[in-house]
Amino acid sequence: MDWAIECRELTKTFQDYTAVDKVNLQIPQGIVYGLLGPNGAGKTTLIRLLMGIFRPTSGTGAILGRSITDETGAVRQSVGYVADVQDYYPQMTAEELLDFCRGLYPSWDRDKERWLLKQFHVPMGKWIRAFSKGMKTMLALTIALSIRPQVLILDEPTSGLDPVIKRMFWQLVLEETAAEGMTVFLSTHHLRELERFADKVGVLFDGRLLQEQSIEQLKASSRKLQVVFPAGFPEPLRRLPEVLSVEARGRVYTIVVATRWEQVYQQVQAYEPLFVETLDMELEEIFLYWMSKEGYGDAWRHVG
Ligand SMILES: Nc1ncnc2c1ncn2[C@@H]1O[C@H](COP(=O)(O)OP(=O)(O)OP(=O)(O)O)[C@@H](O)[C@H]1O
Repeated sequence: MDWAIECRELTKTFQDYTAVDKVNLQIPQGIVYGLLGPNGAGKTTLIRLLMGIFRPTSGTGAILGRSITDETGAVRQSVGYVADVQDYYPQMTAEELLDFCRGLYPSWDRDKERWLLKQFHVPMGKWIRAFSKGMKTMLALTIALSIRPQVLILDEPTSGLDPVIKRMFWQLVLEETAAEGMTVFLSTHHLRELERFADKVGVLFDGRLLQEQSIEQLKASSRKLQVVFPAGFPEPLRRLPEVLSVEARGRVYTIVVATRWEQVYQQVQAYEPLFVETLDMELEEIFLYWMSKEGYGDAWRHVG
């Protein structure tokens, strides 16, 4: 079976700036994969490479076994795409745009289109330039799903959607994933959403894929340990590769462990602590710690 999305050493350089740096990805079919990363990390650039909008400087990529550089037409026929900015023909109405799209895609499903339009209340006769951001996203999603895609690529799809539509959006996407075996690849800053809906996450930082883990794995392997040691903090613990950070509040040390927390726990026990407690971490917290480890802001200090 082909990977839904596969990249090997995929790289994009703008003049002397490398926005996507030797990214390797192998995403199986039928999962929801969330791409995280701070502003400017290269998420949109990676998505544009996959969609054949940008040409890679080096490396290769394929969607369902089709090359993103040599078979761009075939890729676009089978991939639903919702871009970060919907710059559709502003002088068209939704009706005119959909009419145009029906002719472009042989796999277009008219019943699905009608059903989606009804769900989203897309105003058919209105100029697209008069659409709100959320309306444009809904129209884009209608188009993306009406082609009955095997892979759906979404660039920050839910920013600008109200909570009701956001919930409807996810319900729809997850139903399609379950019923049609569709694969979803999305970039987002909404970590709570990913935590609920994604199977796997990848973290892009400075164009590089830093981390890749299933949500389940991530939650099972990361913990915060709150410890009181009989003497001061044992410095060797701070240097363990699993330890993301150590904070002190009085005699209580909080050790943030990104992976294999049990191993750190065992090492902590060796110092015969007076007290030790383990706390679960949310994806948002884990992400902020990862970023702080990379020297990106000190946002994690503000986590409540
Ligand atoms: N066409 C371009 N020409 C030059 N530089 C570009 C171009 N497109 C993107 N970049 C640069 O590549 C880097 C990655 O940008 P990109 O839009 O991919 O980030 P992102 O992770 O999607 O960010 P955000 O979360 O803010 O949307 C940025 O430094 C950006 O300025």
